[in-house]
Amino acid sequence: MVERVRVVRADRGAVLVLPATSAGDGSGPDEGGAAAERVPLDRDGTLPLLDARSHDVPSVGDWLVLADGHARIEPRRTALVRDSAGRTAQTQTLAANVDVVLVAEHLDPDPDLGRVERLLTLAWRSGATPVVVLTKADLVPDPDGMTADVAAVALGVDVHAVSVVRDEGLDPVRALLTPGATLVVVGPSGAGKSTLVNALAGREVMATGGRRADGRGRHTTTHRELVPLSGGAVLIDTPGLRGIGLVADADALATTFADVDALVRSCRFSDCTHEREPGCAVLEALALGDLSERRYDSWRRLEREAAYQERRADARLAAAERARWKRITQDHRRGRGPGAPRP
Ligand SMILES: Nc1nc2c(ncn2[C@@H]2O[C@H](COP(=O)(O)OP(=O)(O)OP(=O)(O)O)[C@@H](O)[C@H]2O)c(=O)[nH]1
Ligand SMILES: [Zn+2]
Repeated sequence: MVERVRVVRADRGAVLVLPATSAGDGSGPDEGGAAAERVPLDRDGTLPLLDARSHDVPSVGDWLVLADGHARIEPRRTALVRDSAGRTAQTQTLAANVDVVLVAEHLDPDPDLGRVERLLTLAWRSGATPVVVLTKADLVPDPDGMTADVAAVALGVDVHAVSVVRDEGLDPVRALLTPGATLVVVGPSGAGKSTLVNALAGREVMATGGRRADGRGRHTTTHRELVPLSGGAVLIDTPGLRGIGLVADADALATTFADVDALVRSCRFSDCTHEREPGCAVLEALALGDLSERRYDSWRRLEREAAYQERRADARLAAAERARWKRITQDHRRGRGPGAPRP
């Protein structure tokens, strides 16, 4: 028998899965109360039933196919990936098979434009469509002006200001919850992600933080969790992302910084470093005030980070390749490898 299930939560020791019909595949009416099933994981975090050669670790949003005592992770359509801090650790998949990444940022305290740019790059890289949601609009006198400021750095991205306490501005976000759609909410701790998820779900599904004087939350959410909604969409709430590592991707950077990318293309030298060259269109735009110092710095920082991450990924790849050859050579000596001498 073949069963298709979706990962609701992936803890260290187990994954919680839901059958397809209640996990937002849009294929059936939502029964709302379908119980999640717990599948324990092996010590290395892999599914015990999984094809032994596969070392994929299931992530929230993954589709698993369970058939004849085997579990297989379906290829991910999209994946929100972060660079894990450790030197040896690989990248970490935050959410799989996501259609829309809601980048949540608070209006009070002031939104951090650099963080929005960073999360947008992460979102573009995932393959999903980013949408910015500016929360706590009720706490500021001019939410529209602030929204315009954020929209100016979120090129080609819809930006919505919302107030959950006043139930204002949520309709365009609700419109994204189409049957079968998967949305993930990312943003800093205290941005109001869980509050937003509860408002969109129409019920208290995630615990939210108490108010603090500085407007920040207290890291209330501690795990990622997929929440099936009654309309057939699913929402994934994530804990506040702190110092989120960018995963290198020049395309995603060029999309987030489409304005800078257009300038780069018209620099006189194709290998322009945009630091001192004559005919550098980026420096010219800076001098004319067409490009702000802030955005220029933000772009440079993310570029450097992406380049560093890419080099590190290459080093990991090279190490993995060396390890593979070492194994093959050892197997060969033990007479197990292909082409090994007959005993
Ligand atoms: N005034 C106002 N407060 C809000 C709004 N949305 C959220 N808050 C408050 O902001 C605080 C943080 O909200 P949470 O939803 O817990 O934030 P979070 O982003 O999930 O935080 P973590 O779980 O730590 O990542 C809570 O006290 C909320 O009540 C809003 O629209 N207006
Ligand atoms: Zn240049």
